Amino acid sequence: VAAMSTGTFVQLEPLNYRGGARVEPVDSSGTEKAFEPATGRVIATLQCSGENEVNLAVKSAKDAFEIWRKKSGMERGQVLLEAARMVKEQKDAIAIMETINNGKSIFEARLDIDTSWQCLEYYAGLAASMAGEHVQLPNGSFGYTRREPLGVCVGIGAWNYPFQIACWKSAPALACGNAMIFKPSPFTPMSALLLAEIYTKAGAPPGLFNVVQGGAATGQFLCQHRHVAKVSFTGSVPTGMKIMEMSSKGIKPVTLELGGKSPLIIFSDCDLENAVKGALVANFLTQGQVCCNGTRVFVQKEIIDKFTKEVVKQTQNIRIGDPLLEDTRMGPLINGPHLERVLGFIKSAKEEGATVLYGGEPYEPTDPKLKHGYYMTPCILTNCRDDMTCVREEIFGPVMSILSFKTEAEVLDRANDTTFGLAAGVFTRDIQRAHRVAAELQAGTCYINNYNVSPVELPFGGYKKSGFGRENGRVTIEYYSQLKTVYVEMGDVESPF
Ligand SMILES: NC(=O)C1=CN([C@@H]2O[C@H](COP(=O)(O)OP(=O)(O)OC[C@H]3O[C@@H](n4cnc5c(N)ncnc54)[C@H](O)[C@@H]3O)[C@@H](O)[C@H]2O)C=CC1
Ligand SMILES: NCCCC(=O)O
Repeated sequence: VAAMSTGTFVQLEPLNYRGGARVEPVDSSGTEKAFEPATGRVIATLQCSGENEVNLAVKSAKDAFEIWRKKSGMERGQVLLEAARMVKEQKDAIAIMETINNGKSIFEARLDIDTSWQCLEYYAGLAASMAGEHVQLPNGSFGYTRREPLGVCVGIGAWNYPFQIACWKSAPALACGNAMIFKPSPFTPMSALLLAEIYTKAGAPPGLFNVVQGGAATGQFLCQHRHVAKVSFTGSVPTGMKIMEMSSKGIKPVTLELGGKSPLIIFSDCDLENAVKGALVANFLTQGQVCCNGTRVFVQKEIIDKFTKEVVKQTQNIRIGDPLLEDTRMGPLINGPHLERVLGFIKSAKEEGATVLYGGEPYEPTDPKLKHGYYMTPCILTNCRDDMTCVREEIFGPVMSILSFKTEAEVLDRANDTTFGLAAGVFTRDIQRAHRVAAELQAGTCYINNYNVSPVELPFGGYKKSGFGRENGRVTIEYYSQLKTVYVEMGDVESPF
C-alpha cells in the first residue's frame, strides 16, 4: 500500500477476519461493491456475511473472551500499547488505505490515524487502573465492587471515519476485557482489517477482534445474536432506532452515535480570523461528511458581511482533487448517490429562497483519471431561514448555511430548536458569555473558540436524537463494563424464620 497512487488499488485478499486470520465468509446474504471515490472504480466486491458466518464469528470471539477476561488490566494494557505503537508505525500505509476507500485527503487521513493510536494508547493506560471499591459495613462485614466486562460486544461503523471509529469502539471494549466483532460500513470495508491484523500481532488472543463484512442484514444477525452482550453503533438516526429496537429484545445496552445539525454561534466580539477558520473546520473536513459538523452558522448581524466575505474567500482557495496528493484539502464524496443527494439539498435550498454565494456544483478535476470521481465544490449558502430544509436536515456534505442573529437569547432559542444535539460551538472574546452560552446549548459537546477537535481524553456523544452513551474519555469504561457488588458477611446470618 505504501507506494500506492490513485487509480491502482484492487482488493485481492479476503475481507472478513476471524480467529486471527483473514477468511472468506462461510455463507453470504448477497454482495456489495466498495468504490474508490476518487475515480469511481470498484475496488472490492463484498460477500455480505450470512447467519452462519456471524455465528462462527461470535463463537470465535466468545472463546477469545474467555482467555482475555482473565487477564489483568496491566496485561491487557500491554497488548493495546503494542497495538498503538504498530498503528503509529504503519500510520502512512493505513492513511493511504483510508484515503483510497473513503476519499478524504491524505492530509486529513493521517490526522485520523493519529487520533486512532492515541485512543489505543489512552485506554491502554486506563486498563490497569480499572478498579472497584471497598465499603465497610456494620459489625465487620463489608462489601466490594468489581468492574467486569460485558462479553462479546458488537461495533457497527459508518463510512466517514472507518479506522477511527473501529479504534474508538474497540480500544475501550478491549481495555475492559471484552471481545469485539466489528462490522464496517459496506462502503468502507478495508481499514478495519489492518486494525485486526495489528491486534493479532500485538498479542491479542485469536478471535478477540473479528471483522464481519456486510450491510443491514449482517448487522441484524449480529445485533440479534443471543451471545452478543452489547452493541455500539455509529450511523444514522433511522438505523440507530432499529438497533435500539433489536437490542431491547435482548435487554442489551447500546451506545448510539448518530447524526447532527449542530449550531456554530459567532458573536461580533469574536476574533474574526479564528471564527472564520473555525467555520471552515466545522463544515469542510472529510468533504463535510462529519456527524458533529457545525452546519448552522449563526453570525451576529454587525459582522455578518465581513465574516461571509472572508469565509467565501477562504472556501474558494480550498484545493479539490486527487486525495492522495499532499496539497489536496478536499477529495470526493463517498459515492454517486450520496453526491446526488447533497446536490439535491442545494437545489431545494435555492428553491426555498437561499442564495448560493459560492460552490455547490459538481466538480471535474483536470486529471483524466479522476473524471468519474464524486467531486463537488464546497458550498456557502446565505439568506437562510430556520425553516428551510438545508437548515433543518443533516446534509452530510460540504454545505454551510449562514444565518443572521441579533441577541444572545434569540440565538440560543434558535440554536436549540432542533431534534439533534451532537455538538455546538461559540466564538466570543467575552469569557462569561462563552460559558453561559455553552451551559445553555443542548449538545453533547460544546466548543468554545474552536470546532471539531476531538481529543481522546474528552467524552464524545450526543444529546436528544443524536444518541446516547459516550466514546472517548474515562466515562466510556462505564459503557463497556458492568459492576458486580460482592457482600461479605463476617458474622452470623440473622433470619426472621
Ligand atoms: N455521532 C457520530 O459519531 C456519527 C454519526 N454518523 C451518522 O451516520 C450517518 C452516515 O453514515 P451511514 O453509514 O450512511 O449510516 P447508516 O445508518 O446507513 O449505516 C451505518 C452502519 O449501520 C449498518 N446498518 C444499516 N442498517 C442496519 C440494520 N438494520 N441493522 C444493523 N446495522 C445496520 C450499515 O451497514 C453501516 O455499517 C449520518 O447520519 C451521520 O450523521 C456518522 C459518523 C459519526
Ligand atoms: N473525528 C470526529 C468524529 C466525528 C464523526 O465520526 O463523524
